[in-house]
Order: sequence, then structure tokens, then C-alpha cells
Amino acid sequence: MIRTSGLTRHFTVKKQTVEAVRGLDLHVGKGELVALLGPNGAGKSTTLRMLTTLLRPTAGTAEVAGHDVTADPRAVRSAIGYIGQGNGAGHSQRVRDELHSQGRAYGMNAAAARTRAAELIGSLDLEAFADRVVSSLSGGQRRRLDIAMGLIHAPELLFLDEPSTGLDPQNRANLAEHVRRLRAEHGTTMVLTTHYLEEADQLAERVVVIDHGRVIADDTPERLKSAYAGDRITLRFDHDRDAARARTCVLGIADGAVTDLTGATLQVRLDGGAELAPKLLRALDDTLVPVAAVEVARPTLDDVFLNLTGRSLREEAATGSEQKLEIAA
Ligand SMILES: Nc1ncnc2c1ncn2[C@@H]1O[C@H](COP(=O)(O)OP(=O)(O)OP(=O)(O)O)[C@@H](O)[C@H]1O
Repeated sequence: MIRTSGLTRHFTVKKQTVEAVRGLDLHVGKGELVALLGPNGAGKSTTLRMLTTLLRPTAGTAEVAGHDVTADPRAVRSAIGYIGQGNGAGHSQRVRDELHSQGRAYGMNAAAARTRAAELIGSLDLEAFADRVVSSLSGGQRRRLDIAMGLIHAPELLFLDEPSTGLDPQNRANLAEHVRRLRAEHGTTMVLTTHYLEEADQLAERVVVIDHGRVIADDTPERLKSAYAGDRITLRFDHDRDAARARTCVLGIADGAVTDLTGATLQVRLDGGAELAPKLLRALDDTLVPVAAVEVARPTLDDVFLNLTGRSLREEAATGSEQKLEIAA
């Protein structure tokens, strides 16, 4: 469905070159559900914009739904759906009519467009404002309308750029449900970008981790976690010196463990943490180091990102949204 080779995009800003996407090789097969995961500015949207023909690559090639994005952008566009970050919907029409017009623009007949619009209004929970004009909707309501607009012609390949941004947890769950249904009922191939770790983890079968315009990992969430991040055991003590002694003890018995000591808290990363935790606690007990609390956590995709880059995606996402709020204010 998608095959890129050395896909590259540069921007020139005030005589400086920004290398937004650097030599991306990506292959997405029919029916796959792939998440592009990465921090703000990693190059996810630029990649999507090239694949959907909104932006010309600086170098490299991309074939989408059997057509070259540069040589045959029209054919690409008619085969795909795209739900962007901005809102594609106009302002003066009612929600229901907007959806209907979008269906007609994709060549659906009036009856089919109306039926499909009604279906999406129901499944994306748009009923309460289906007869209001678009300009009167809140940000979250517009987001849901954008999503319905992208789904109207039931495309075989759907791109979603940060689909859940601006949605409350309830609507995020509705969207996830809708995405799953599209897969199950129509075998729709989907590529979405996100910096919600949980979304990538729960929804995608394959996660492509992007950082500074390059793919740094590409696999199922489970395999990424087992390859790049061990379980995390957090041990808390009453005194800093106990934590330091515990670290020596841990390193003595857990081969390959990575430890992080902060005051009276010791974090230990290792494979098979759940099985090793009782052994660790027994060893600490034997060496008379009293443990105040212990917690074992399975790795997350954030641990994967942290291991690959030394940075936390969660923190970067938080900083990014703060920046956005400052700009908005
Ligand atoms: N039109 C543009 N002009 C100049 N620079 C751009 C343009 N679009 C993107 N960039 C830059 O390219 C880089 C990649 O941006 P991109 O929007 O693709 O990242 P992203 O991973 O989608 O981030 P986010 O999660 O914040 O949407 C960033 O440094 C960004 O500032």
C-alpha cells in the first residue's frame, strides 16, 4: 500500500535548512494499522503530508496505493482519505450538509452520501450538533467532524494526523472503536501519527518510532518493548544509604540490570522483572537492607523511546503542549 525510498523533505527558514524528514524508507502492507510515533517536530506530519501529496518531497520516492506521489498525485488523492490536524470543514454549512457535500465531492450519489453521513453522525456521536452550522462548534466538536469528513468515502487507505488531539477521553475511546471497526469490517489500511503513547500501544499493530526525521525503530509494540526496554522495579527506602547498599546488592545478583539511584529511591530496569522481584527482595532481606515499598511495572513505549534516545516522549509531549498553550495565550 505504501512504499517509500529515501523520502526526504527540507524547509528553508530564514536561510537556515530544516531537515524535517531525512531519507525515510517505509513499507506498509495492505490492511496494516501503523502508528508513527515521535515527539513534537520529529517529522511525522511532514511525512504524512508527502504521502498524501500535500507536500512535494525534496528527494526520494513514495508510492501510495499503487501511484507515485509526485508523478500521479490525483490518483493518490482519489484512493486515500486524510484527516489532517487543521480542519478541512467550511464554516457556513450545517454539519450534516457539510458531510453530505464531502461525500458528493468524492463522487457518491446523493442517497449514498446522505446514508453515510447519517451513519457517521451516529457512530462519532455528532447527533447533538448535526444541525448546527460548523462555525458554531467547539474545537473538540470540529475535530470529530474532521474525522467524519475523512471517513465519508470509506477509503481503502486512511491517514490520520494526530486524530485524538483535542478529544476528551470518551470521544477518544469512540474514535478508537471506530478505527477498529473500519479495520474489521472493511480491512482499511491505516497510518496514524500520534504522541499519545497509550494510543499507539493499544491501537497500532506496528509502531514506527521517528526522531529527528529518521526511523529509529519499527516493530509491534510488544516486540519493541521486549527489545528496547526491560521491566522496571522501583524500590523505596527510608534512608539514602539503604538505597545505595541495595544498588550494590542488585548489581550482584541481576546480570544486565540498569540502575538509577535518586535519594532513597532505586529504579532497576531488567528483563523478567516480575520473576526476579521476589529473589531481589529476599537478597535485600538477607543483607539486612529494609525495603519500605516496592513496585514492578511492565515497560511502556515511553521506556522504549527513552532507551533509544535518552529522552522521555511523555515529557517532550508535555513541554510541547505547554508551548502551544503559551502561543495560544
Ligand atoms: N512549512 C514549514 N516550514 C518550515 N519548517 C517546517 C514546516 N513544516 C514543518 N517544519 C519543521 O519540520 C520539522 C518537522 O515538523 P513536523 O510537523 O513534521 O513534526 P511532527 O513530528 O509532526 O510534530 P508534531 O507532533 O508537533 O505535529 C519541525 O522542525 C518543523 O518546525
